Amino acid sequence: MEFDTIAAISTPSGEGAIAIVRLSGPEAIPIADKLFQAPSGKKLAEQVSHTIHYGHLVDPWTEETVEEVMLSFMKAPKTFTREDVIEINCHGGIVSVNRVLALVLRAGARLAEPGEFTKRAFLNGRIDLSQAEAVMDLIRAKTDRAMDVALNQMEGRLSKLIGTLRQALLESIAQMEVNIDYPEYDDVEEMTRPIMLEKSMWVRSEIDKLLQTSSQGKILREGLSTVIVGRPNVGKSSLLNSLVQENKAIVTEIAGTTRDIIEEYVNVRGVPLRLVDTAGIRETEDIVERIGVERSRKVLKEADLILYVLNYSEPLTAEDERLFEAVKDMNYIVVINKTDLPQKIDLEKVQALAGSRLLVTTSLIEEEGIDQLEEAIADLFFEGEIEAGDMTYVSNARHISLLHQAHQTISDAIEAAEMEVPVDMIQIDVTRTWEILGEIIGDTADDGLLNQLFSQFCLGK
Ligand SMILES: Nc1nc2c(c(=O)[nH]1)N(C=O)[C@@H](CNc1ccc(C(=O)N[C@@H](CCC(=O)O)C(=O)O)cc1)CN2
Ligand SMILES: Nc1nc2c(ncn2[C@@H]2O[C@H](COP(=O)(O)OP(=O)(O)OP(=O)(O)O)[C@@H](O)[C@H]2O)c(=O)[nH]1
Ligand SMILES: [Mg+2]
Repeated sequence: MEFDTIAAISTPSGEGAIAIVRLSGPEAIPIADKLFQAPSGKKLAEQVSHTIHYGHLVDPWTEETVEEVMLSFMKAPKTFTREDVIEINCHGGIVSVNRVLALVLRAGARLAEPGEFTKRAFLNGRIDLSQAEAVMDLIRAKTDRAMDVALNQMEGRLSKLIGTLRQALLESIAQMEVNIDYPEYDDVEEMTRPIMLEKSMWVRSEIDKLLQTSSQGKILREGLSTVIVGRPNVGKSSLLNSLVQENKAIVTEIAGTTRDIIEEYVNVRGVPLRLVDTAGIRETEDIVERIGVERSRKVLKEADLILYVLNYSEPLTAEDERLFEAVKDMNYIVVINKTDLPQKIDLEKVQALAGSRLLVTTSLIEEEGIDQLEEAIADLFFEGEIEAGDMTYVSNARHISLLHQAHQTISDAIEAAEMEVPVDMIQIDVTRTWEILGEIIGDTADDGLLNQLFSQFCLGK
């Protein structure tokens, strides 16, 4: 496929040592040759591919020197996009890099859309859709483990597995085709059902395995949704601040300080937490606070993990006990805060209410107990856990949803085969499964989907 030539700044905006303007497409080399002057006077077109060159960018219209650069010269097809690629390494100032971009645009390149370089790598067949999505996940990864999951997917392990499943489905579709073409041979029909059933069951069990990794995978990618709850004034906002090591949430001695949900992203010993501070839960006449309390109850239901904060220096209240009831089927850790004050809470009673759940005591004012809490969170998360690097995790919501759909259609096929439904009917479900799995790797993706997915990328990627 032949495209136009695109250009973009591929490094973050702001001051830095070096910034890169990247070009890709059939005119990348002629455009660079229009602007670039090496001390030797040699044109890039005469150079060996995959070499880097020192020189100056000169505005061909004014003959003024624009920048001193290093220029990487990479001829297709062994490049990121499989097209000719030029990377101009300029000085990392905002003005410098924008000047260079303006110059290459004037010389004939078009400004790339977000994700367009990666989109070309996909359209030119270097990577499939799930690998392209992994490129974005890699950039957005906030923990080592999240990065390992993305890298694994980028290397194409998920793609390879999906390919194998689709191959098995294709073989069973072919077998059914023979059956449909030669209905007069009964023995063909006899062979077809067991082959089709065996392959479909295998595909379904592999989809099951992948889906089992999805909740962990999704957490690694999006963070464990962790909600801090408790009565007003127990120290919920203080806990958020301690965990993020910054004063993000307002802390005061006034009960009912937090009125709205506050969200922060933290990395606790390799576990990504999407930490949510809530308004203290209590019956209240204050209308604003009441809305806050309602919201707290709502986010509570969607939490992967709850940090339930109690006050060490006050007796348990009916409100506290009600909250124990509200979280009883959820994953939670009890944090008993303010241990620097005299004890009023009945710890045995708390333990009885919490059952087998972990209790951690803290004094957030004196910065005590945070380590133990972090350890408890990490233990809970890594319990019975597997190394992210060695496994194929499904972490992307789009993939998870498609796998659920594929699971449904292949189950329909299996059920139909067991019920002696005519083979051509079963074939419809098997074919549909093959198509759905194809959407994961972008084999059967339409333009709208592609545009939507790639537009979520960073500019210059
Ligand atoms: N300067 C720079 N650094 C970068 C990138 C880049 O585009 N430019 N990358 C951008 O993300 C990443 C590296 N990713 C890349 C992936 C594939 C190919 C590539 O040329 N693949 C060819 C040839 C491989 C080979 O030589 O064997 C291919 O797969 O056909 C290049 C970069 C990270 N660092
Ligand atoms: N003595 C003592 N005071 C603490 C401790 N942790 C927090 N506090 C104080 O308790 C008060 C309430 O803390 P917050 O973090 O605002 O409590 P909250 O649970 O977010 O309160 P609401 O947002 O009103 O529900 C503040 O004055 C804190 O400084 C602690 O470990 N010991
Ligand atoms: Mg608060």
